[in-house]
Amino acid sequence: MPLLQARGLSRHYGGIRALDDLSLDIYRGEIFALIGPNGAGKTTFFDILTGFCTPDEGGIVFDQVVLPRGEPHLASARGIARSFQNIRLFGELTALENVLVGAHRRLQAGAWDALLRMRRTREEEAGAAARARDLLDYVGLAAHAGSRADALSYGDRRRLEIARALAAEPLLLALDEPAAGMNASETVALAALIRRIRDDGTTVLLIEHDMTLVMSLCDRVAVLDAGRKIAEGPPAAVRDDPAVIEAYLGRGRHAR
Ligand SMILES: Nc1ncnc2c1ncn2[C@@H]1O[C@H](COP(=O)(O)OP(=O)(O)OP(=O)(O)O)[C@@H](O)[C@H]1O
Repeated sequence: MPLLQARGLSRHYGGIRALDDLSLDIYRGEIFALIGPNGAGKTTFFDILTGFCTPDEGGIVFDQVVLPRGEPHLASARGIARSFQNIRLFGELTALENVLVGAHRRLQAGAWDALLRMRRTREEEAGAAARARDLLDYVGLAAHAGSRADALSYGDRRRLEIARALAAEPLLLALDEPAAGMNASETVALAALIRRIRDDGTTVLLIEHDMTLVMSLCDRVAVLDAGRKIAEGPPAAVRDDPAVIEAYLGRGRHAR
């Protein structure tokens, strides 16, 4: 059974069909990419998946449970973590603190415990801080634990976003254009990190415009155009699909 089953998702904005009857499956342990020209509906799918947007029709079954619509905290509680196209970090907080914010969902001690500084809370806080340091190390930012997020390089901020998302220990990590703005060597390092995340047991979904990265990294790809899925399969097959070539090039649009 797939980890994620999207069925018949549609979303309109006025006369625009941002998503039009989209169905797709994502299996455990794969790196799945959603690609397509600008305005194809990729971010709308991410927003529906993570509860930031409600579909007009259709729904998503995730880990055998129907996802509640329009409830970001519930999507996160069910095991979906995301990064954003425009990086969303707390710039004035340190890298470590940003990861701790991401770990919030994992902290079990209640408000009273926190207020009374009971032992369990202190133990959880210490555990969370140790885990946050491990995650910074995992994404290659151990040396920057105490640096303010807004002082980090662009590539490092993108890696910090991934560490923060991983802190929630998701079943599915959804990355919205993780390589955007990265140089070639940062992109190579990112690909290695994403592969490692998958190999360590987290399923990865990404929206990506960098076709070299998609072709080298992903197990399966779905292509959207004007809200509809026009192709799905292994990267090489999708790349050679005439409908995909037409969507990217036929109307004067170009893959970045
Ligand atoms: N909040 C909104 N209000 C009005 N129209 C919207 C809104 N969000 C998305 N759209 C429209 O829906 C369509 C799909 O947008 P979406 O952002 O999902 O595409 P995308 O594939 O992620 O594009 P890009 O690659 O440029 O990020 C576009 O035509 C967009 O203008």
